[in-house]
This record gives sequence, C-alpha cells and structure tokens, in this order.
Amino acid sequence: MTIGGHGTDGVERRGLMFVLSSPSGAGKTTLSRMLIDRMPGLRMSVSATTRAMRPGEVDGRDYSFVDKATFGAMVRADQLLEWATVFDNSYGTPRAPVEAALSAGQDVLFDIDWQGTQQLREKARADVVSVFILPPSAADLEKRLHSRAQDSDEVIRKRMSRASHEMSHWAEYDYIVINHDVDEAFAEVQSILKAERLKRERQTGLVGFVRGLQGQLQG
Ligand SMILES: Nc1ncnc2c1ncn2[C@@H]1O[C@H](COP(=O)(O)OP(=O)(O)OP(=O)(O)O)[C@@H](O)[C@H]1O
Ligand SMILES: Nc1nc2c(ncn2[C@@H]2O[C@H](COP(=O)(O)O)[C@@H](O)[C@H]2O)c(=O)[nH]1
Repeated sequence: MTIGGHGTDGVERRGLMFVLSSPSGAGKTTLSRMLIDRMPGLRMSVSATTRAMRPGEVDGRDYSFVDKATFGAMVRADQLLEWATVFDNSYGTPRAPVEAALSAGQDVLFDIDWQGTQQLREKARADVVSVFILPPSAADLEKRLHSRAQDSDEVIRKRMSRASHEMSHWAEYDYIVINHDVDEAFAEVQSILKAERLKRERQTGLVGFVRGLQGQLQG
C-alpha cells in the first residue's frame, strides 16, 4: 500500500485510513457526511456495490453502482482493496482512489463493515484507525431504519436480525462511540480523528522540524 506524506502545520505526516462501522442504521452515513463537510484533508472512499440504488442516492457519490459481472471482474483484476458480501449484496473499496488520495496527502474515510475492516487492518495495520458506532438501544436502531424511509419492511427486518451479529465485532475496533445525540457523537468521532492525526509516529516530519527549532535556539 502506497502511503503519502503531507504537511500539517508545516510538519510532514502519514495519511491515515479512518474506518466507521456499525449495525445498519446506527448512523455511519450521517456521521461520515458531517466529517467530510467539516474536516479538511479527509476524503470519502466511494465503495462499489451490487445493491440497488436507494431514492436520493447518486451514482459515483454515494456508491458506484455496478452489476454482479462488473463486481466480479473488479475482484479478479485485484482492483478492490477489500470486499465483502453484506445483506446478500457485494460491497468493495476501489483501490486506486484510496492510494491516490493517501499519496496526495489526504486521509481517507471508510463506511464499511467488520469484514472489510479486518481486511484493511491485515493490509495496513499501522495506518488504520477504526471506530465502531453503537445505537443507544435496539428500539432506537429500528426507529432510525424506519425514519430513513428508504428500505422496505422486509429489508429492515433483515437488517435488524443481523444487528446483533454485526455488533459482536465491537471489540475488534480501536474506539467505540454510542450515537445518542448526533452532534455529540460527531464531536467524539472528530476528536478521535484530530488526536490520531497528532500521533507522534504519523508525524514523519517531526525530526526535521525539531532540528530546525533547535537550530533556531542555537543561532
Ligand atoms: N443520533 C441520532 N438520532 C436520531 N436519528 C439519527 C441519529 N443518527 C442518525 N440518525 C438517523 O438514522 C437514520 C440512519 O442513519 P444512517 O443512514 O446514517 O445509518 P448507517 O449506519 O449509515 O446505516 P447503513 O449501514 O444502513 O448505511 C437516518 O435517517 C439518520 O438521519
Ligand atoms: N466491506 C465493505 N462493507 C461496505 C462497503 N460499503 C458499504 N459497506 C457496508 O455495507 C453495509 C450496508 O450498507 P448500505 O449502504 O446498503 O446500508 C454497511 O454496514 C456498510 O458499512 C465496502 O466497500 N466494503
């Protein structure tokens, strides 16, 4: 995996891969949009999927909507960084845009499930920061899936029945955020990203920066 560096306050830094996972409806998409709007230097990874487009979704913005044959060809050509079957559909992360963004010094945000997170971690452990979003209660989760008003009752039933299994992977994540209030959850996720950007080992330009400071002190 190609990881580029870039300056934050003049100091070179390794880009990071910021992953949000949760049971369906807990709020990943909502929090991802807020992060992209409010955090400079962060780019969304747009997944490819064989799932049908929901009302309001835009091809190329929310997902690249592809048929099963195209998805299979992408897997065989090794164009996906990770991929998984979720709720009977295939989902995967196109490799090239992620590598290009990291090389250009951007951080990349992923809204992917636990299977994809495991695969990213195997490929780039040191550069992956993972956050699992929990709903405050099962009733809230169901209410949110209904209030989104984009899936049939049958799809919602299936997603609720998978929620417990999805949640069983919570302990594989670096951070856990309970999404009671969306603004509070956003503030927590934002704090995680800000702190992770400041990790010493990610600030590859620190040696030079500190030497420069020392030079100024001696001069
Ligand atoms: N804290 C919150 N309180 C109330 N409603 C919320 C909260 N966070 C998100 N929602 C709403 O819940 C619904 C589901 O949220 P969202 O689509 O972000 O979930 P998701 O985790 O991305 O789901 P999926 O995995 O199915 O894509 C949306 O209608 C969203 O506006
Ligand atoms: N492993 C991957 N999981 C992905 C990817 N893109 C989305 N997802 C996850 O799928 C479910 C369902 O999403 P929905 O949009 O149909 O509600 C959700 O958990 C997503 O996080 C991906 O590229 N890889």
